[in-house]
Amino acid sequence: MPGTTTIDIDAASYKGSVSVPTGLFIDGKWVDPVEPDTIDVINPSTGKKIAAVSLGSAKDVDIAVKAAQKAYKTTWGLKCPGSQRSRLIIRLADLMERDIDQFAALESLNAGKPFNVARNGDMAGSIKHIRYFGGWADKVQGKTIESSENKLAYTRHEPYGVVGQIIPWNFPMLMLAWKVGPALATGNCIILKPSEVTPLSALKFAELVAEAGFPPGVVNVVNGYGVTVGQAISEHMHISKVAFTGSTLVGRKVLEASARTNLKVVTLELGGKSPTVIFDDCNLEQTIKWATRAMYGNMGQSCVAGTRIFVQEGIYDQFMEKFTAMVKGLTAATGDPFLGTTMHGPQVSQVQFDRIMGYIASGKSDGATVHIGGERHGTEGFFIQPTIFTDVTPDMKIVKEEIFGPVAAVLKFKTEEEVIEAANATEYGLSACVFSENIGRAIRVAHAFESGSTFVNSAQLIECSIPFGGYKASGIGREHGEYALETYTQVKAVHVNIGLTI
Ligand SMILES: NC(=O)C1=CN([C@@H]2O[C@H](COP(=O)(O)OP(=O)(O)OC[C@H]3O[C@@H](n4cnc5c(N)ncnc54)[C@H](O)[C@@H]3O)[C@@H](O)[C@H]2O)C=CC1
Ligand code: BAL
Repeated sequence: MPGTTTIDIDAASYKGSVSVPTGLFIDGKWVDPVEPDTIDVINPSTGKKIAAVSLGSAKDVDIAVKAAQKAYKTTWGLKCPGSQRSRLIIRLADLMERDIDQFAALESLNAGKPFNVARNGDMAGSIKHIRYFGGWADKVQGKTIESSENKLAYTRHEPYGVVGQIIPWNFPMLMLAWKVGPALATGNCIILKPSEVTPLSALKFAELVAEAGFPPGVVNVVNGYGVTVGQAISEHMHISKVAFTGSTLVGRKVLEASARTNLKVVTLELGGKSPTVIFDDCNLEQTIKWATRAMYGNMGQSCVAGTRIFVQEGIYDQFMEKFTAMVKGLTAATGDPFLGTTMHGPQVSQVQFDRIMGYIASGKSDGATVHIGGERHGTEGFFIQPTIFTDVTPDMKIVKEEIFGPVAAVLKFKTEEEVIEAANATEYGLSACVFSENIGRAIRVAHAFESGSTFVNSAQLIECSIPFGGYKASGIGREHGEYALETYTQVKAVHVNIGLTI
């Protein structure tokens, strides 16, 4: 029998214990993996172990799929009215709200997020998302279609059945909510794999799924590595859809696995190298704040991070002076995520720390100038100084590749035409921001960006009702809003003969 681990936290922002189940959540029960194995969960602020939790394998995925299939046919899917699904989903959101501080504490401890950001950003957003999709559950409907007097034709938007969801470590609960909300609203059963780096909040969430009263098998959480559990989900013959958020490299593997097996529908939310374009006529005070948030939010571990900052020549010096001052402020507020004054925490893992420091080294050796930062912060944990590179050229790795850390590249430009071309000169197309008080120009540039989301005089204002997803190598499909419902349903056309004879 798997147990629970109790984590005691005595910190400035949170004092208390949080208990987290450590097993796999399958068919409404906590179980041990078929092949017993565990992984140590690490606190990125210290590099020390927080807890050990179960690691599943393909065999556990198989058992979970069978439980999900049974639930789909008997208690969920088309057997459960939308109004009942809605009631359960909204109850789940209420329970998350009740436990918001515990969840925020887990996100701070395991993912290194400043506690206030975890609570008022990640968790508030996750709860809102689940509640929003609870509201959709009884409003998913098809259409009647005019054909002829002899025929009644209509569509039904039916769930896929069993769906897989593979989520990353940068926003453990938010990415879970983005996927679980629409899947449940549309009547699908779920096999969810959290990131093996940050599984704690997903395990806590599973506890609330049971408490809310969801039938067994509707939500299953199988923690494990990508190459075992993730791959088993991607290849499974009885999983009809997979939603994935993570690297473009692994996104391709998920798509390939679908092509090799049952042609399951795949939606992908992948990497980015987003431009922030700042014109001479911007509101500089506001622009600096948005650009800083877009770049360094979540320690740069965000797929929409505005990592390529294009500044028009007339305002460049002024921008650099004020931007540098903001980044110095962030550096001074780097440290323990549980301190109320902390704005910048550690990177999530040793692997990510090493990857980012490798990019910083490549920027230096390619001849870019470290304007500020560029080093480790402190002596323990995985902290990196907020960093600005100048004197960069488009061919440098730090300008071309997703770094997923607090490393900005600032580039100077002259004309609108030139900057549009440079902003779009990337394989990615997730997000883009433009700052100008000339609204005609701002909208023209926003339309010219090859990007799934564009922001005018703002950044990263992602909302549960507004579609989110990528152009080009940043992904396939859309999450959020009514668009997300489409990716969790398949359309059946029903033709009813009301008078045609042959
Ligand atoms: N779009 C986004 O929000 C994210 C992008 N990334 C990007 O990916 C880079 C690498 O980070 P990683 O943690 O290595 O990302 P990753 O793509 O390996 O991990 C994301 C998820 O995919 C799973 N996974 C790994 N290999 C898999 C496979 N073969 N089949 C199925 N699932 C698999 C992981 O276990 C995790 O749950 C980051 O530096 C960043 O550039 C990472 C996390 C989130
Ligand atoms: N992956 C979606 C949210 C983000 O990384 O910013």
